[in-house]
Amino acid sequence: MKDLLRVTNLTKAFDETGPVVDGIDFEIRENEIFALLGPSGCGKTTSLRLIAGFERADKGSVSLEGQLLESPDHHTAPQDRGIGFVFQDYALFPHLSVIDNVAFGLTDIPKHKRHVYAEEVLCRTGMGDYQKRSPNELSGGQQQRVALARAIAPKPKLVLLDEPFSNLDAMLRETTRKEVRAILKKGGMSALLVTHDQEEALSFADRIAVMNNGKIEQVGTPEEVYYNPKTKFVAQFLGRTNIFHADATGGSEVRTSLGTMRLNCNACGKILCSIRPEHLTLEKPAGQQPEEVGTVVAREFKGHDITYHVELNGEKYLVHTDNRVIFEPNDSVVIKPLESAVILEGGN
Ligand SMILES: Nc1ncnc2c1ncn2[C@@H]1O[C@H](COP(=O)(O)OP(=O)(O)OP(=O)(O)O)[C@@H](O)[C@H]1O
Repeated sequence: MKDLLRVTNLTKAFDETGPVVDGIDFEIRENEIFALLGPSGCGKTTSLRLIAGFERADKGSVSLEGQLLESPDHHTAPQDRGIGFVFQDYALFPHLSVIDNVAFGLTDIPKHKRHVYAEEVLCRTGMGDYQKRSPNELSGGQQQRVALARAIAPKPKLVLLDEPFSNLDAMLRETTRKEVRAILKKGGMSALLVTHDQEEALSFADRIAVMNNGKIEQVGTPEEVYYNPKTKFVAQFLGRTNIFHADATGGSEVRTSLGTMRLNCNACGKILCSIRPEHLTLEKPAGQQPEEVGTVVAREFKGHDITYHVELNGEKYLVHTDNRVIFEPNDSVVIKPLESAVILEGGN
Protein backbone atom coordinates (compact mmCIF):
# COMPACT_ATOMS: atom_id res chain seq x y z
CA MET A 1 0.00 0.00 0.00
CA LYS A 2 1.22 3.49 -0.87
CA ASP A 3 1.79 6.16 1.79
CA LEU A 4 -0.85 8.87 1.74
CA LEU A 5 0.09 11.10 4.67
CA ARG A 6 3.65 11.45 5.89
CA VAL A 7 4.43 13.19 9.18
CA THR A 8 8.15 13.79 9.79
CA ASN A 9 9.75 15.11 12.99
CA LEU A 10 6.64 17.22 13.64
CA THR A 11 7.22 19.53 16.61
CA LYS A 12 5.14 22.23 18.30
CA ALA A 13 5.56 24.25 21.52
CA PHE A 14 3.05 26.83 22.74
CA ASP A 15 5.36 28.37 25.35
CA GLU A 16 8.72 27.94 27.09
CA THR A 17 7.49 24.82 28.98
CA GLY A 18 8.67 22.75 26.00
CA PRO A 19 7.11 21.01 23.02
CA VAL A 20 3.66 19.42 23.43
CA VAL A 21 4.29 17.58 20.13
CA ASP A 22 7.88 16.47 20.21
CA GLY A 23 9.36 15.16 16.96
CA ILE A 24 6.68 12.68 15.92
CA ASP A 25 7.02 10.50 12.80
CA PHE A 26 4.41 8.28 11.18
CA GLU A 27 2.75 7.63 7.88
CA ILE A 28 -0.81 6.72 6.94
CA ARG A 29 -1.27 4.45 3.95
CA GLU A 30 -3.98 4.58 1.34
CA ASN A 31 -7.26 3.06 2.59
CA GLU A 32 -5.88 2.84 6.10
CA ILE A 33 -7.58 3.79 9.37
CA PHE A 34 -4.91 5.01 11.75
CA ALA A 35 -5.31 6.05 15.41
CA LEU A 36 -3.30 8.36 17.64
CA LEU A 37 -3.90 6.96 21.11
CA GLY A 38 -2.72 8.47 24.37
CA PRO A 39 -3.75 9.99 27.71
CA SER A 40 -5.29 13.43 28.07
CA GLY A 41 -2.78 16.21 27.39
CA CYS A 42 -0.22 14.05 25.53
CA GLY A 43 -0.50 16.17 22.37
CA LYS A 44 -2.95 14.21 20.17
CA THR A 45 -5.28 17.07 19.30
CA THR A 46 -2.38 19.44 18.66
CA SER A 47 -0.93 16.84 16.24
CA LEU A 48 -4.28 16.63 14.48
CA ARG A 49 -4.56 20.42 14.29
CA LEU A 50 -1.07 20.64 12.77
CA ILE A 51 -2.10 18.11 10.11
CA ALA A 52 -5.38 19.98 9.51
CA GLY A 53 -3.59 23.32 9.21
CA PHE A 54 -5.08 25.02 12.31
CA GLU A 55 -1.65 25.29 13.97
CA ARG A 56 1.79 26.13 12.57
CA ALA A 57 4.68 23.68 12.98
CA ASP A 58 7.92 24.74 14.75
CA LYS A 59 9.87 21.90 13.14
CA GLY A 60 9.26 19.00 10.79
CA SER A 61 6.74 18.55 8.02
CA VAL A 62 3.38 17.13 6.94
CA SER A 63 2.83 16.00 3.37
CA LEU A 64 -0.10 14.39 1.57
CA GLU A 65 0.53 12.31 -1.57
CA GLY A 66 4.05 13.77 -1.67
CA GLN A 67 2.78 17.39 -1.59
CA LEU A 68 4.14 19.48 1.28
CA LEU A 69 1.29 20.90 3.42
CA GLU A 70 3.10 22.14 6.50
CA SER A 71 6.64 23.01 7.58
CA PRO A 72 8.18 26.04 9.35
CA ASP A 73 8.53 27.69 5.91
CA HIS A 74 5.33 26.51 4.30
CA HIS A 75 1.64 26.54 5.18
CA THR A 76 -1.21 25.32 3.02
CA ALA A 77 -4.56 26.71 4.24
CA PRO A 78 -6.87 24.12 5.88
CA GLN A 79 -9.50 24.37 3.13
CA ASP A 80 -6.89 23.67 0.44
CA ARG A 81 -5.46 20.49 2.03
CA GLY A 82 -7.99 17.94 0.74
CA ILE A 83 -8.66 16.84 4.32
CA GLY A 84 -12.07 16.41 6.04
CA PHE A 85 -12.75 16.73 9.78
CA VAL A 86 -15.20 15.30 12.26
CA PHE A 87 -15.07 16.81 15.75
CA GLN A 88 -16.18 15.58 19.14
CA ASP A 89 -19.14 17.99 19.31
CA TYR A 90 -20.29 17.28 15.70
CA ALA A 91 -20.16 21.04 14.94
CA LEU A 92 -23.17 20.96 12.60
CA PHE A 93 -24.69 24.30 11.58
CA PRO A 94 -27.81 24.46 13.80
CA HIS A 95 -29.75 26.77 11.48
CA LEU A 96 -29.29 24.56 8.40
CA SER A 97 -31.23 21.36 7.62
CA VAL A 98 -29.37 18.06 7.52
CA ILE A 99 -29.11 18.14 3.72
CA ASP A 100 -27.93 21.76 3.68
CA ASN A 101 -25.26 20.90 6.25
CA VAL A 102 -23.91 18.23 3.91
CA ALA A 103 -24.29 20.33 0.75
CA PHE A 104 -22.56 23.33 2.35
CA GLY A 105 -18.99 22.33 1.56
CA LEU A 106 -19.68 21.07 -1.97
CA THR A 107 -18.48 24.24 -3.63
CA ASP A 108 -16.67 22.30 -6.36
CA ILE A 109 -19.85 21.01 -7.97
CA PRO A 110 -22.62 23.06 -9.67
CA LYS A 111 -25.27 24.38 -7.28
CA HIS A 112 -28.17 22.40 -8.77
CA LYS A 113 -26.30 19.12 -8.32
CA ARG A 114 -25.26 19.69 -4.71
CA HIS A 115 -28.48 18.41 -3.12
CA VAL A 116 -28.58 15.32 -5.31
CA TYR A 117 -25.06 14.40 -4.32
CA ALA A 118 -25.60 15.33 -0.63
CA GLU A 119 -28.62 13.01 -0.58
CA GLU A 120 -26.53 10.20 -2.01
CA VAL A 121 -23.90 10.63 0.72
CA LEU A 122 -26.56 10.82 3.44
CA CYS A 123 -28.00 7.52 2.17
CA ARG A 124 -24.51 6.02 2.40
CA THR A 125 -24.31 6.98 6.07
CA GLY A 126 -27.83 5.67 6.75
CA MET A 127 -29.31 9.18 7.13
CA GLY A 128 -31.25 9.39 3.86
CA ASP A 129 -34.60 9.64 5.64
CA TYR A 130 -33.59 12.62 7.81
CA GLN A 131 -32.61 15.19 5.18
CA LYS A 132 -35.23 17.80 6.05
CA ARG A 133 -34.67 17.72 9.81
CA SER A 134 -32.63 20.25 11.67
CA PRO A 135 -29.65 18.96 13.73
CA ASN A 136 -31.45 19.49 17.08
CA GLU A 137 -34.11 16.98 15.96
CA LEU A 138 -31.51 14.20 15.78
CA SER A 139 -29.94 11.89 18.37
CA GLY A 140 -26.21 12.12 19.10
CA GLY A 141 -25.42 9.08 16.94
CA GLN A 142 -27.49 10.47 14.06
CA GLN A 143 -25.77 13.87 14.32
CA GLN A 144 -22.43 12.11 14.24
CA ARG A 145 -23.38 10.30 11.04
CA VAL A 146 -24.45 13.61 9.47
CA ALA A 147 -21.12 15.13 10.55
CA LEU A 148 -19.37 12.20 8.87
CA ALA A 149 -21.48 12.63 5.72
CA ARG A 150 -20.52 16.31 5.64
CA ALA A 151 -16.83 15.48 6.09
CA ILE A 152 -16.71 12.79 3.39
CA ALA A 153 -19.01 14.49 0.84
CA PRO A 154 -16.24 16.60 -0.77
CA LYS A 155 -14.29 13.31 -1.24
CA PRO A 156 -11.27 14.21 0.90
CA LYS A 157 -8.20 12.00 0.66
CA LEU A 158 -8.05 11.83 4.42
CA VAL A 159 -10.64 12.28 7.17
CA LEU A 160 -9.52 13.46 10.63
CA LEU A 161 -11.68 12.26 13.51
CA ASP A 162 -11.13 13.99 16.87
CA GLU A 163 -12.73 11.88 19.65
CA PRO A 164 -15.85 11.66 17.47
CA PHE A 165 -17.65 9.05 19.58
CA SER A 166 -16.98 10.37 23.06
CA ASN A 167 -20.33 12.20 23.43
CA LEU A 168 -22.29 9.01 22.70
CA ASP A 169 -23.43 6.56 25.36
CA ALA A 170 -21.65 3.19 25.55
CA MET A 171 -24.09 1.19 23.36
CA LEU A 172 -24.43 3.85 20.69
CA ARG A 173 -20.67 4.44 20.71
CA GLU A 174 -19.97 0.85 19.76
CA THR A 175 -22.55 0.67 16.96
CA THR A 176 -21.66 4.12 15.55
CA ARG A 177 -17.98 3.16 15.60
CA LYS A 178 -18.68 -0.01 13.62
CA GLU A 179 -20.87 1.86 11.13
CA VAL A 180 -18.34 4.66 10.61
CA ARG A 181 -15.54 2.14 10.10
CA ALA A 182 -17.64 0.27 7.52
CA ILE A 183 -18.49 3.53 5.69
CA LEU A 184 -14.82 4.60 5.55
CA LYS A 185 -13.69 1.15 4.37
CA LYS A 186 -16.44 0.85 1.77
CA GLY A 187 -15.57 4.29 0.40
CA GLY A 188 -11.85 3.38 0.23
CA MET A 189 -11.02 6.37 2.44
CA SER A 190 -8.14 6.89 4.87
CA ALA A 191 -8.76 8.25 8.33
CA LEU A 192 -6.86 9.46 11.36
CA LEU A 193 -8.67 8.98 14.67
CA VAL A 194 -7.57 10.72 17.86
CA THR A 195 -8.70 9.03 21.06
CA HIS A 196 -7.72 8.34 24.68
CA ASP A 197 -9.89 5.20 24.70
CA GLN A 198 -7.74 2.13 24.07
CA GLU A 199 -10.68 -0.14 23.31
CA GLU A 200 -11.87 2.33 20.68
CA ALA A 201 -8.43 2.52 19.05
CA LEU A 202 -7.96 -1.27 19.14
CA SER A 203 -11.34 -2.00 17.56
CA PHE A 204 -11.47 0.89 15.06
CA ALA A 205 -7.98 1.27 13.64
CA ASP A 206 -5.83 -0.82 11.29
CA ARG A 207 -2.72 0.63 12.96
CA ILE A 208 -2.18 2.63 16.13
CA ALA A 209 0.48 5.11 17.27
CA VAL A 210 0.66 5.21 21.08
CA MET A 211 1.58 8.69 22.27
CA ASN A 212 2.95 9.82 25.63
CA ASN A 213 4.25 13.23 26.59
CA GLY A 214 4.40 14.57 23.05
CA LYS A 215 6.27 11.53 21.67
CA ILE A 216 5.18 8.38 19.87
CA GLU A 217 6.30 5.32 21.86
CA GLN A 218 5.17 2.65 19.39
CA VAL A 219 3.37 2.22 16.08
CA GLY A 220 1.81 -1.10 15.15
CA THR A 221 -1.33 -3.09 14.46
CA PRO A 222 -3.73 -3.43 17.40
CA GLU A 223 -2.40 -6.96 18.03
CA GLU A 224 1.24 -5.78 17.92
CA VAL A 225 0.84 -2.93 20.37
CA TYR A 226 -1.37 -4.97 22.69
CA TYR A 227 0.56 -8.24 22.75
CA ASN A 228 4.08 -6.95 21.98
CA PRO A 229 4.35 -3.60 23.74
CA LYS A 230 7.81 -2.06 23.45
CA THR A 231 7.64 0.09 26.59
CA LYS A 232 6.16 -0.07 30.08
CA PHE A 233 3.88 2.85 29.22
CA VAL A 234 2.44 1.09 26.14
CA ALA A 235 1.98 -2.17 28.08
CA GLN A 236 0.08 -0.40 30.87
CA PHE A 237 -1.89 2.07 28.76
CA LEU A 238 -3.36 -0.59 26.47
CA GLY A 239 -4.96 -2.60 29.25
CA ARG A 240 -4.32 -4.52 32.42
CA THR A 241 -0.98 -6.27 32.56
CA ASN A 242 1.53 -7.86 34.92
CA ILE A 243 4.92 -6.13 35.07
CA PHE A 244 7.84 -7.92 36.73
CA HIS A 245 11.64 -7.99 36.92
CA ALA A 246 13.75 -11.03 36.10
CA ASP A 247 17.39 -12.05 35.54
CA ALA A 248 17.87 -13.46 32.06
CA THR A 249 20.78 -15.78 31.35
CA GLY A 250 21.15 -15.50 27.60
CA GLY A 251 18.42 -17.84 26.36
CA SER A 252 14.77 -17.48 25.54
CA GLU A 253 13.64 -18.74 28.95
CA VAL A 254 13.87 -17.02 32.30
CA ARG A 255 13.28 -17.94 35.95
CA THR A 256 10.72 -15.57 37.43
CA SER A 257 8.60 -15.49 40.54
CA LEU A 258 5.94 -17.06 38.31
CA GLY A 259 8.17 -20.03 37.53
CA THR A 260 10.16 -20.62 34.36
CA MET A 261 8.76 -18.57 31.54
CA ARG A 262 9.44 -18.18 27.82
CA LEU A 263 10.50 -14.75 26.56
CA ASN A 264 9.62 -13.11 23.27
CA CYS A 265 13.36 -13.00 22.43
CA ASN A 266 16.75 -14.10 23.77
CA ALA A 267 17.98 -11.90 26.61
CA CYS A 268 20.81 -11.57 29.09
CA GLY A 269 20.92 -9.54 32.33
CA LYS A 270 18.26 -7.68 34.26
CA ILE A 271 14.99 -7.32 32.37
CA LEU A 272 11.58 -5.77 32.91
CA CYS A 273 8.78 -7.91 31.45
CA SER A 274 5.07 -7.78 30.84
CA ILE A 275 2.52 -10.56 30.47
CA ARG A 276 -1.20 -9.99 29.95
CA PRO A 277 -3.59 -11.52 32.54
CA GLU A 278 -5.23 -13.65 29.81
CA HIS A 279 -1.84 -15.20 29.06
CA LEU A 280 -1.77 -16.72 32.54
CA THR A 281 -3.95 -19.39 34.07
CA LEU A 282 -4.38 -20.92 37.52
CA GLU A 283 -3.99 -24.52 38.67
CA LYS A 284 -4.30 -26.32 41.98
CA PRO A 285 -0.89 -26.84 43.62
CA ALA A 286 0.51 -30.31 42.99
CA GLY A 287 3.83 -30.78 44.77
CA GLN A 288 5.33 -27.34 43.94
CA GLN A 289 7.81 -25.60 46.24
CA PRO A 290 6.11 -23.26 48.77
CA GLU A 291 7.54 -20.19 47.01
CA GLU A 292 5.74 -21.24 43.81
CA VAL A 293 2.33 -21.32 45.50
CA GLY A 294 0.26 -18.16 45.65
CA THR A 295 -3.03 -17.17 47.27
CA VAL A 296 -6.17 -15.83 45.64
CA VAL A 297 -6.84 -12.49 47.34
CA ALA A 298 -9.77 -11.30 45.24
CA ARG A 299 -11.97 -12.40 42.37
CA GLU A 300 -13.87 -10.30 39.82
CA PHE A 301 -16.62 -12.43 38.29
CA LYS A 302 -17.73 -10.92 34.99
CA GLY A 303 -20.06 -13.61 33.69
CA HIS A 304 -18.19 -15.05 30.75
CA ASP A 305 -14.79 -14.64 32.41
CA ILE A 306 -13.10 -14.09 35.75
CA THR A 307 -10.15 -11.95 36.84
CA TYR A 308 -8.25 -13.27 39.86
CA HIS A 309 -5.93 -11.19 42.01
CA VAL A 310 -3.22 -13.53 43.25
CA GLU A 311 -0.50 -12.78 45.78
CA LEU A 312 2.77 -14.62 45.29
CA ASN A 313 5.99 -13.88 47.19
CA GLY A 314 4.69 -10.46 48.23
CA GLU A 315 3.78 -9.44 44.64
CA LYS A 316 0.26 -9.12 43.23
CA TYR A 317 -0.61 -10.64 39.84
CA LEU A 318 -3.74 -10.53 37.70
CA VAL A 319 -4.91 -13.74 36.03
CA HIS A 320 -7.79 -13.74 33.59
CA THR A 321 -9.49 -17.09 33.05
CA ASP A 322 -12.70 -18.32 31.52
CA ASN A 323 -15.55 -19.04 33.93
CA ARG A 324 -14.80 -22.76 34.12
CA VAL A 325 -11.68 -22.16 36.22
CA ILE A 326 -13.21 -21.51 39.62
CA PHE A 327 -11.21 -20.66 42.72
CA GLU A 328 -12.30 -18.84 45.85
CA PRO A 329 -10.48 -16.11 47.81
CA ASN A 330 -7.85 -17.66 50.13
CA ASP A 331 -7.41 -20.72 47.86
CA SER A 332 -3.82 -21.76 47.19
CA VAL A 333 -2.97 -21.67 43.49
CA VAL A 334 -0.10 -22.02 41.04
CA ILE A 335 0.14 -19.45 38.24
CA LYS A 336 0.94 -20.98 34.85
CA PRO A 337 2.04 -18.88 31.86
CA LEU A 338 0.31 -19.82 28.59
CA GLU A 339 2.39 -17.50 26.36
CA SER A 340 5.79 -15.82 26.34
CA ALA A 341 6.50 -12.75 28.46
CA VAL A 342 7.42 -9.59 26.54
CA ILE A 343 10.65 -7.73 27.38
CA LEU A 344 10.07 -4.00 28.01
CA GLU A 345 13.49 -2.92 29.27
CA GLY A 346 17.02 -4.36 29.46
CA GLY A 347 18.24 -7.71 28.21
CA ASN A 348 20.73 -6.67 25.53
N1 LIG B 1 -3.49 26.89 22.18
C1 LIG B 1 -2.79 26.41 23.21
N2 LIG B 1 -2.03 27.20 23.97
C2 LIG B 1 -1.28 26.74 25.00
N3 LIG B 1 -1.24 25.42 25.34
C3 LIG B 1 -1.98 24.58 24.63
C4 LIG B 1 -2.78 25.01 23.52
N4 LIG B 1 -3.41 23.92 23.00
C5 LIG B 1 -3.01 22.86 23.74
N5 LIG B 1 -2.17 23.23 24.71
C6 LIG B 1 -1.49 22.37 25.70
O1 LIG B 1 -0.79 21.38 24.99
C7 LIG B 1 -0.86 20.12 25.67
C8 LIG B 1 -1.39 19.06 24.71
O2 LIG B 1 -2.75 19.36 24.42
P1 LIG B 1 -3.61 18.50 23.41
O3 LIG B 1 -4.98 19.10 23.34
O4 LIG B 1 -2.87 18.35 22.13
O5 LIG B 1 -3.65 17.10 24.16
P2 LIG B 1 -4.59 15.85 23.93
O6 LIG B 1 -3.71 14.66 24.00
O7 LIG B 1 -5.40 16.00 22.71
O8 LIG B 1 -5.52 15.88 25.21
P3 LIG B 1 -7.12 15.58 25.35
O9 LIG B 1 -7.26 14.10 25.15
O10 LIG B 1 -7.39 16.00 26.76
O11 LIG B 1 -7.82 16.40 24.34
C9 LIG B 1 -1.74 20.34 26.90
O12 LIG B 1 -0.88 20.52 28.00
C10 LIG B 1 -2.48 21.62 26.56
O13 LIG B 1 -2.79 22.32 27.74
